[in-house]
Amino acid sequence: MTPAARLQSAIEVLDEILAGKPAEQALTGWARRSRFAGSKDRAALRDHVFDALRARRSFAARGGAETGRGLILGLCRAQGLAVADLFTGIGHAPAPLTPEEQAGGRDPAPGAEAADIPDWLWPRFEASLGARAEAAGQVMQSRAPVHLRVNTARTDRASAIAALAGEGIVAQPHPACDTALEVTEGARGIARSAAYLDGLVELQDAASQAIVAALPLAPGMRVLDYCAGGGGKTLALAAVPGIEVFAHDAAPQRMRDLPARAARAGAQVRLLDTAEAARMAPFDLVLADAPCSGSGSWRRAPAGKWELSEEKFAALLAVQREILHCAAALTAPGGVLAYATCSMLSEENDGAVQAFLDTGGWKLDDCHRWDVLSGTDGFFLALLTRTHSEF
Ligand SMILES: C[S@@+](CC[C@H](N)C(=O)[O-])C[C@H]1O[C@@H](n2cnc3c(N)ncnc32)[C@H](O)[C@@H]1O
Repeated sequence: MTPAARLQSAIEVLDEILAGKPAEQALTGWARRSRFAGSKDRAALRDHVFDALRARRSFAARGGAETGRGLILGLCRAQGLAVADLFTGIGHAPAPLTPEEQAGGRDPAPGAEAADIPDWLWPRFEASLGARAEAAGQVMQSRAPVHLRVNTARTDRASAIAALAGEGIVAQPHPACDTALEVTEGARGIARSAAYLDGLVELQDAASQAIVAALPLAPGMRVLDYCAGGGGKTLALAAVPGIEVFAHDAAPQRMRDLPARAARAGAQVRLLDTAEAARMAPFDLVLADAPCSGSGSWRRAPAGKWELSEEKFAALLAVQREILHCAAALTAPGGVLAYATCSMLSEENDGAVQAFLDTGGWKLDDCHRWDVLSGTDGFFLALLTRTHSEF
């Protein structure tokens, strides 16, 4: 496919997404209908579509319309591409610009539009990030870096880098924590690489790894990952020597791949349902990696940014409170309750922790935060302990 034909396909896929189809479904549907397309075409199309979804507001401003065509025109203008050479109507290229399209489009307005944040959320985003808000929004207009976690139960960082290099994947240490690598070349080959298939490395954001590295773990501890989901943090926990790791999720089907992933990593993890978690309590450390807006990972999942509403946000705050109370009840006297989110929004972080502390009986020992300006996803971690010993 020509570069222009890929843009036209992106226009069509974006129109489906704007009409309500999930992005992955729209991309898979296109691939099925387009047997002529090669892997490079599919990858380029995916990049165009996700680039446009990350910067949907600012590209719509530049392109003059919030349609597939408007977004792709905005993308071309934002990236300084020669629009007249691409929108030719020749072959499968997008149709030439109309006079209105040529005259339309403008630079995005400073603030929410330039930062690609919904208007209702902008005051919260600014209140949370202060002077860094617009820059943080703009960082999230670009693709997230690819990070790997070195499975230290299987190898060390230098050996993992060498194994990846042997398969054409260039990676270097990331400063967020000792297990983290940033892939600088060959990222598309990771899932097929022996290093990945043999469990030497896992795909995981560096700050997500840093959360586990910041937990006060010691040999002999029984640790519960209360909101385990797909098990990214569970597996990082399971690589820590000498601790016993349990995984729980209110939606157990989310943990369905965890046993296979644990086997690949050579890790021991015991899955618990809610009744079993209560029976097996108390745990020395309970990690509550709560559902949240995902504002720290909108580069990876940009649809979440546009789907979030004030009502959904309020509902998330309520779930976070409930989870803190449930997880607290499973934490041993003298144990640690670790509350985490992949959000940079204060209400879900400091706000949720403060509301919990206000109920009494707990104190905040430590707090860590990572934002997208430091080269990772945005994350928050609070470490809490009881101020009294009854359980
Ligand atoms: C942020 S995700 C977890 C991500 C996971 N820890 C990781 O690192 O891959 C939050 C998870 O919390 C789960 N969840 C939602 N409500 C819950 C509840 N009341 N109790 C426990 N888990 C809950 C969701 O099903 C979801 O899998």
